[in-house]
Amino acid sequence: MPDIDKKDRPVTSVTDQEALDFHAMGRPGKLEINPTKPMATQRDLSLAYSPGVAVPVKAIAADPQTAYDYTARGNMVAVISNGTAILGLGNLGALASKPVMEGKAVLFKRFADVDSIDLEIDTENVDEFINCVRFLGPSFGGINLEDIKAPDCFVIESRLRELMDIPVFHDDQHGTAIIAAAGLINALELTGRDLKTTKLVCNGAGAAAIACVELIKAMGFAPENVILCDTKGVIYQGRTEGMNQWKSAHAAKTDTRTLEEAMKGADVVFGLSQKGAFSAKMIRSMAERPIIFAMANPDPEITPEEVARIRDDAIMATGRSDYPNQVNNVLGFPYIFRGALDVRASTINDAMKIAAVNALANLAREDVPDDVVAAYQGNRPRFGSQYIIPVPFDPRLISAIPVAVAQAAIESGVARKVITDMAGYARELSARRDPIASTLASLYERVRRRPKRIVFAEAEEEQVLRAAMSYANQQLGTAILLGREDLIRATAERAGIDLNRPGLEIVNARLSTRVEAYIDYLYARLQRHGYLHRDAQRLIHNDRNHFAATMVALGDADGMVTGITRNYSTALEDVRRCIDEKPGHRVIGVSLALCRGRTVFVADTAVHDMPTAEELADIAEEAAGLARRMGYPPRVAMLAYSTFGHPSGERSERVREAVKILDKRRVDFEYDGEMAADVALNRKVMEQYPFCRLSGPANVLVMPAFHSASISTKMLQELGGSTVIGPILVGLDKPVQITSMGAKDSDIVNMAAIAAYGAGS
Ligand SMILES: NC(=O)C1=CN([C@@H]2O[C@H](COP(=O)(O)OP(=O)(O)OC[C@H]3O[C@@H](n4cnc5c(N)ncnc54)[C@H](OP(=O)(O)O)[C@@H]3O)[C@@H](O)[C@H]2O)C=CC1
Ligand SMILES: CC(=O)C(=O)O
Ligand SMILES: [Mg+2]
Repeated sequence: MPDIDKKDRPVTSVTDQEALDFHAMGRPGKLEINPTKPMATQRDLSLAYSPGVAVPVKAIAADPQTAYDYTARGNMVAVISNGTAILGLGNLGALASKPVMEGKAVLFKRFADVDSIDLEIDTENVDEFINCVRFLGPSFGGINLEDIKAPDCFVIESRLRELMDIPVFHDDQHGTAIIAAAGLINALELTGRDLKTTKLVCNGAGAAAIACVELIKAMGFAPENVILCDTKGVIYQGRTEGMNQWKSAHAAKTDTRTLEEAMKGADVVFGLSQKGAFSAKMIRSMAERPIIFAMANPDPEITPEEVARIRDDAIMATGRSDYPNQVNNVLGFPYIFRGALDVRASTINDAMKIAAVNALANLAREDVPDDVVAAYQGNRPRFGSQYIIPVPFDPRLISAIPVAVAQAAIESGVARKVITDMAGYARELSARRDPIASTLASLYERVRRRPKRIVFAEAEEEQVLRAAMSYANQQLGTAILLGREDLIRATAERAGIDLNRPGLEIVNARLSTRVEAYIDYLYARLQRHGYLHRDAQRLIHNDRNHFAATMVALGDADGMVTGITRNYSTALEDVRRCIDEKPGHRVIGVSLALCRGRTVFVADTAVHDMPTAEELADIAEEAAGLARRMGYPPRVAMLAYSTFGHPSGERSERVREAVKILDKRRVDFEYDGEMAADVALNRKVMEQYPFCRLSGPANVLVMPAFHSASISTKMLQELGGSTVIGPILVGLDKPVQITSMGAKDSDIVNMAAIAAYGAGS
């Protein structure tokens, strides 16, 4: 019997409180709207608003297609619901559906750079709902209907498809069907089955189930081999109870009446019904090498562990991200709309859906290239029973699926814009993705596989406690809370944090049995630097950073995170009294700036004030090393205010010298300089220097001095809308990370995970 190893078991990754805090943090909710044009001057106003705006108005009135050129319509999708079937939670109303709809909107942006807005319509009346949506066409390039109960969803979608000339797509129907069909094609291939003769039972006859059955029949499944069941059992020809026209269309000619009878000898079973609907007996009765997709959310019809106890020849998929083979519509809707929008499709037709199915199925059969391995937690999955479908963070999805969808739209005559250079289009699509989320996800996953003990040195602070709890909840390891126990408990109580859970450990420096060993260690290190024994005593007794760093130095913890109550350089000095740099390395700080789908590593943002040429070369090596470890092939630009000698100056001279040092060291990454930031980051500007050795825009920026590094990253954050992670400390002999003062709990968890990763995950 196969083992479901630890990684395959579900983890409870967040608590209810964390989920509420996440949604309430900063600006409530998950979305905001940003202008794409400057609104700074009188001229901007005259262009964007009156009188300039009248010109595109007239152009659109004369030719409606120009709305795609002059407005945001072409990249804008509305996520629309009335909240009558929110996930598996039932009819909780329009307002309660808003978090899910905002979530879908941000997934559109995150995965496919589609701008999206949620619209919750407060009616259960089908005609009212249709009337509300049908007039919104001018605002959007597409409509994604979500979480509307069956059978209303069928009526709503088909009427809106007739009434509107933009794609209207009910995600719970077709998104689910596309992903399930892709997984099924691969499972059939792996088990050597022909779809024309395969027997499939689908439990559930609602939105998702009906769409799945329709799609697989369109792909070639024989109608007589497909049996649909609902709460009343098999949907057979002649049944009258609990029927509707959509169920009737799939009523089977069969003598079976119960799910149990139907599943006997079945090759495939789809669960789109409810938790626990499949029994061990049913699974045991299926054909050899059965294909079981238990897709009910959040809990499947049967779990992979239960199936593994019953038989060892099944291919198993669920709708969840914490088991292998996740069949979930997030793999579809962002990319399907991306392709449809890019050719200004009037609809999403069957040809486009089948193209998406095949693109997704084919992707799982391809070798996973090096730059994609990060999305698979550093493993290179092989097409097989545990890998029939790519994961949502697979960066290849953004180019593979939209290209196939757009091509199918063109060929089936629903595209209003033709793309001729599909290879160029695929390259543009790849540039749209933001790789950092997959990088962080993979980093977290690696830590989860080898959990680490991380000291949270400022555990009396509320956001540190929240971060520690999240660290433990995400099964990243043990969070050691350093501080006075009574104060930690008081803070926890005030904040409503429950400390009585596994994965949290309180250490009170004053009561620790390790105090003497720590003092001896510190005294031995500092005695020739002007410190007396009692100074070491005082530092260990009274200072959390020294205590925590010594814990790490002596192996009582794997890593440490600090920084919210003390400024960066002071915290770093504290740590360096206890921990040396790694032999042959230099301690530097690297910040990750993430902006509009680009990730750049900026160094040194923490340690060297005015680096020498030699130090700049070291910084380049350390930063390139970090970029590579995080999955980015480094392209290092040695920055200055000048480019390749013009204008000249002392600082630029030093940067040029650093490049020569790197030449001598024969380092194994791309680098060049000195160059200005626009040359480094803008392909067109770089092309003016055809001799430049970088193969593309730089992703590692070595700053000429600390002040420029610090100023530029802070400006990126404040003015450029970038997310900045770090500075991440590299080059220390033990993993320590220092947050900025007042950092949020989510930043602290990231830094703790980065420390844990540095401890050898
Ligand atoms: N993995 C994924 O990406 C997705 C998964 N789903 C999951 O699919 C399920 C159904 O969703 P959806 O189609 O939108 O919901 P609907 O409400 O439209 O349909 C639910 C269907 O399931 C049937 N059903 C419920 N309980 C049972 C049972 N114990 N045995 C047999 N049939 C049952 C209902 O039967 P009756 O008609 O008799 O009431 C109905 O036909 C949910 O669990 C949902 O989480 C949905 C979308 C995406
Ligand atoms: C995944 C999804 O869309 C749902 O469960 O409704
Ligand atoms: Mg849904």
